[in-house]
Amino acid sequence: MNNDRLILITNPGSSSRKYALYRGSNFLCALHFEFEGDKIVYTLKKADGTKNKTETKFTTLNEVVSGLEKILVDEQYIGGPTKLDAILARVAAPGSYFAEDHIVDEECLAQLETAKARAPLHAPVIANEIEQLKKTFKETTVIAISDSGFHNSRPELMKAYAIDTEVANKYDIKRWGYHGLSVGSIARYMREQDILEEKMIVCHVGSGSSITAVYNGKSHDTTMGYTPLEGVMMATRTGSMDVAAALAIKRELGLKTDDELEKYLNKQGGLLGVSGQSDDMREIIRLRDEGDSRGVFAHALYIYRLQSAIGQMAASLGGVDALVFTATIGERSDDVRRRVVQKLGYLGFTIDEAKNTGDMNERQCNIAAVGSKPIYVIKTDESDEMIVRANDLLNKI
Ligand SMILES: Nc1ncnc2c1ncn2[C@@H]1O[C@H](COP(=O)(O)OP(=O)(O)O)[C@@H](O)[C@H]1O
Ligand SMILES: CC(=O)OP(=O)(O)O
Ligand SMILES: [Mg+2]
Repeated sequence: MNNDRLILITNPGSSSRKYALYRGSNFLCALHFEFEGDKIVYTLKKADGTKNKTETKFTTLNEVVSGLEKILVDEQYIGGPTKLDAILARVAAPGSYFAEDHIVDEECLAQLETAKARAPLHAPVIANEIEQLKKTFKETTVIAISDSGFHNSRPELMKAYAIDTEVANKYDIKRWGYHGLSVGSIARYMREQDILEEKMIVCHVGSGSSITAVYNGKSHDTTMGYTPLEGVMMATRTGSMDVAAALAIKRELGLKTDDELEKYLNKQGGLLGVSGQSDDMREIIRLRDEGDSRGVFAHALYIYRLQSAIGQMAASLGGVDALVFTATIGERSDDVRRRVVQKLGYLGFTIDEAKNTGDMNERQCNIAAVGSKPIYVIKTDESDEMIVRANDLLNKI
């Protein structure tokens, strides 16, 4: 890796905007924009590990990208209009094209345009990020890094729907899987730390959530499918449901188009739909503690879906040696970890409550009780994984 290159990373999520700046493979800083109540705040993480939180005047996450350059100048990471050497963008979109990484060119932009209708929560956001960043940092090469690529190692069985094989192949209707950069970063870190187990279940629990079975450091199976809608219950996504039930929603609510239905399932379901009040796990826990009946039910359903998916992945692997929690809820919420693991005694997992604290200073900790198989809480590092993955393409520009 050429260590002189200044590289900006954009990793838009369904409830956040995450950016990072690297000099070659050296981390300079990360910016994590998220809602706190109705305010958007950002946490700046510096290379020495220190963190600062700042309140912003942004009212929507889509505005953040246009204010990014000024924040990087104010925080003294760049000195004004800057020539970056590359921008890396995390792309979560279905299709074999997006199961690989690409230098963004006309074809890639056209593919993204098509993907907008297929993955309404992610593709339009990343398309907007790329468009805005190309305007701000003119003539910078953008590289689209696939969020599915890590899952290419899965056996064909785990990629397939039970549909006509010719249709599946002709139209690319497969279970692509997502959160590959996150789970890939966890597997690489565990290998480096010499704590990688043969059969692991990695629970990426954030605004979007998925459970991945990892066999010898490679993806073996995962709960997300053609789009990031399949699988467990999420902040605003329903997760898996019967297509006939989805079509009943379309009929009963008088939704006019398939697009409206897809948006409904992606944005009006999950914690938000079931509680009727909030998509934020912090708020759901508060509602549950107050005894709000829909809050109680939303929390219980969320936990049940995670427990079921962990059982499904254990079956897929034929056993499990270690459990990992990652992503914002997995890393920050001792409550969610406690409730999920409460039912996993049958797989050999018990939490040591004294170790299951909310705030982690280290990247990794093992919260398992004596006699339990390891239960790790590990901070995900999608940016670092993007830098590693982009190396070959970076050498071509
Ligand atoms: N301390 C906390 N406890 C529980 N949930 C939290 C906490 N802090 C943030 N969250 C939740 O984390 C979610 C964001 O997760 P994240 O993985 O960053 O999502 P994304 O990348 O999809 O934007 C939000 O839905 C928010 O409700
Ligand atoms: C793919 C996906 O669901 O991403 P996120 O969790 O960041 O929304
Ligand atoms: Mg995310």
